[in-house]
Amino acid sequence: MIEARDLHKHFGPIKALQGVTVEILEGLTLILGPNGGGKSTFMKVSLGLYKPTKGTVKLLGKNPWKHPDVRKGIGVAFDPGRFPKLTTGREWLEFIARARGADRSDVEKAARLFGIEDALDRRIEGYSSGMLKRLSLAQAFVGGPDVIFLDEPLANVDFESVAEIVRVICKWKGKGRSFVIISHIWEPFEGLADYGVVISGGKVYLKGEFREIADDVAEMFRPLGIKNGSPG
Ligand SMILES: Nc1ncnc2c1ncn2[C@@H]1O[C@H](COP(=O)(O)OP(=O)(O)OP(=O)(O)O)[C@@H](O)[C@H]1O
Repeated sequence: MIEARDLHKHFGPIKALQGVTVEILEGLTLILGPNGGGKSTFMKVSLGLYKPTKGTVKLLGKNPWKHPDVRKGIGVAFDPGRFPKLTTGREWLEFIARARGADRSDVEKAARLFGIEDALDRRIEGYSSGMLKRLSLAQAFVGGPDVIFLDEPLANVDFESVAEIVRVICKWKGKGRSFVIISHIWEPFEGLADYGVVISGGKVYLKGEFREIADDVAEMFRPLGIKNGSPG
């Protein structure tokens, strides 16, 4: 789905990506790593939102910068989600659905997936932060894209919502959809992830089948020297 070769992205003096080479296959890939490591930049370059400073990336076999049409089959939720606040949830989701060549009726379906169907006709400025997260997720799923990118889908949601969101992802994965998920909260995805990529300091630090790298990932997120609840 994504083939990145020696990908670099600089923002002035900031080297957000410094030679990322990775192939992301169909299935569910978790992208992990520390704050500021380059995960979101990798996602945005892969989508063709940013032009790489150096190197190449192919999304579904095409350069996404030169062939933006490739994005039609792709859903995206950014973090934090940004929306025109005076529009209603319905207007926003219809706008996304039309851009994706989907039907207006898909808007209700996507809203129901994340429990915001009753808020669709309200202005986004009145949404709580939890509802904004649900709206951004509905935006990624509207029209049933084949590949769904989610940046921090579990950030700022309550405990019950975590289970609810993971259930929706699990169901859609079961229907053959592929996911690229950036998440600090990776444990709920442990049983679902096929592959993992750790990006740190703008480089790929670790990659592979998730079950093979799961122990290393757990180790990375454990505070230094602490094991089984006590200092090692
Ligand atoms: N548009 C931009 N302009 C300038 N600097 C940017 C831009 N986007 C990202 N950066 C910088 O690039 C580096 C990588 O950021 P990025 O958001 O990709 O990291 P991340 O791994 O997704 O981190 P986080 O988990 O905090 O979102 C950071 O130093 C960030 O401040």
